[in-house]
Amino acid sequence: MLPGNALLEASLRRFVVSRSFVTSCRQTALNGYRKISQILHPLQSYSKKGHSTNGLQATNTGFSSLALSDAQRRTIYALSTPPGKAGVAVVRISGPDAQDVWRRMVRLYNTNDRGREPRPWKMERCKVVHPESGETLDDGLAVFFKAPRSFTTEDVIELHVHSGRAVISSILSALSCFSACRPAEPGEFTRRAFEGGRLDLTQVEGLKDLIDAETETQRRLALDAAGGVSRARFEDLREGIIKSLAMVEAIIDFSETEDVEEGVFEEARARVIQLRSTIQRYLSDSRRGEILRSGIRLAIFGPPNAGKSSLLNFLAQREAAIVTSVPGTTRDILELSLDIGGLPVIVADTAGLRDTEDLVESIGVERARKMVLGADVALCVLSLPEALHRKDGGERCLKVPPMLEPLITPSTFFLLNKIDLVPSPTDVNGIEFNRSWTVSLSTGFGTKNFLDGFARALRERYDILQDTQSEQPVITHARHRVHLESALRFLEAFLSTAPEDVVLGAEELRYAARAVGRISGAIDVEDVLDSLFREFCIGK
Ligand SMILES: Nc1nc2c(ncn2[C@@H]2O[C@H](COP(=O)(O)OP(=O)(O)OP(=O)(O)O)[C@@H](O)[C@H]2O)c(=O)[nH]1
Ligand SMILES: [K+]
Ligand SMILES: [Mg+2]
Repeated sequence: MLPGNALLEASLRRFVVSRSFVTSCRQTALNGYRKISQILHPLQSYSKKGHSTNGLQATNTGFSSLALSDAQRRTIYALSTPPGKAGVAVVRISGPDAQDVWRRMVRLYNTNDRGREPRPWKMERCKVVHPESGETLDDGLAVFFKAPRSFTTEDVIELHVHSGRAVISSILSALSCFSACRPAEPGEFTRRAFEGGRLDLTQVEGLKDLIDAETETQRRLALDAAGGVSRARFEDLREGIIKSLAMVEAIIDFSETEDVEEGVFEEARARVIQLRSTIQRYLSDSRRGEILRSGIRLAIFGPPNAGKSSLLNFLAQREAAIVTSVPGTTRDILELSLDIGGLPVIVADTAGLRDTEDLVESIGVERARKMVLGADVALCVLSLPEALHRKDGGERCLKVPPMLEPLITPSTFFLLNKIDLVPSPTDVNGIEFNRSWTVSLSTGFGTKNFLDGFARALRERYDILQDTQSEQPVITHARHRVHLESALRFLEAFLSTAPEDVVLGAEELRYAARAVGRISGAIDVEDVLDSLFREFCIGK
């Protein structure tokens, strides 16, 4: 906010505080309010000037919100596949001069076809030639995507050539001969797709997550986001808020001169109450979307020598951690990103928990404790037969060392290791419960059962994509949560304003719509409002 904003806001509040004053000077107040709110929201007036065609506008999301001038909007080109030796490389060219590149660099195989315009969305066999010398650079395929039905919404050409260092560099240097073309900046094709309204920010994020996806669940979550599932959810929300805003604006603008239907304010309130509960539902997702995207953080903990590092190695299927018979072998935290049953899990092996005089080990113990407290999932490894305890009645139960007790919660999982050391397997009968498994990591006994059961338990907790009961998480990035929380605050503020303070109430809704809009990059409330307003039924 500008330094003077607090002052302006205070004077705005004083301006509208008296109902009678507002009534007598409604029009003046409204004009004043409109002027003030324009000063308060430089973004709003800015975004009206933005060049984008569908109201989408970049904000604080990594994209610069400055629109490119036409002079800057040149044709761009880049290698779109990883550099290096491979069968195929794709060079992408996007912008107003893409067709000129085709004319001068693509020579179709069929001589009858020479000189004709490219057929859009059709792969064509061709030679790629130098635009000046006419020398053949490679033999390949070319495809022309006609604007706006292309990734960037501009004319796009893809040259599919052989992926070799010399081939690629000869093509890129040939492209540099076009004065209208320049190399693309990182992410610029996607940026143009966003600016052209082809993708919103959640789709851009989804696309990036899809490229980064390492597990099945991540792939599906990202594919949905890239395909516009999140976009639609957030857009619905934003439109709902803007509809309520339109109602409140109608009260401000027309109640003096025309009949505004009875109960319009009440209806707006009712809608906002619904929207509030939708946002609350989205927010109470136990952060599943974010956790799935970044990986479930699993902490393996337990007393020394229980077999924690042996477990990490078993999960990783390699000797990642040092395993010895010396208690206190692991000191620092060792983390690995693994795929457990299709879920992304960041597994942390930690130091065995015990009181120790050793300075280094005690630091490790402290780190272990913090890791367990901060993890999404905690798995406690105990070794048999020590972990067994006979109750007075002779019944067997689990014994957890006192030092571990503060870290155990109702959702802690248990792995009872070293069953091979239990003389009679019947000794462990009855000590397993639904969050514990009995194994021997040395002999492999029970490990498959454990892995299946543990993966199932994780899926039950996190993989809502398989679970038709619960809703798929809408929030996959921390910034979604931040903007939704802020929208929720503005909706609350609207609900607590009195019906007389419609001007302030409208302002809260405007803020709320803008907060949700920041998620997708669509912050221009006014455009949508104008079109809604035209349809809005005023009077009887
Ligand atoms: N008999 C038997 N020994 C095991 C089993 N699993 C692990 N061990 C042994 O137990 C010892 C300790 O294993 P680690 O994996 O280093 O245990 P840890 O919990 O990581 O120990 P710290 O890092 O020292 O806390 C090693 O000698 C392992 O070979 C098992 O199922 N049965
Ligand atoms: K050990
Ligand atoms: Mg260890």
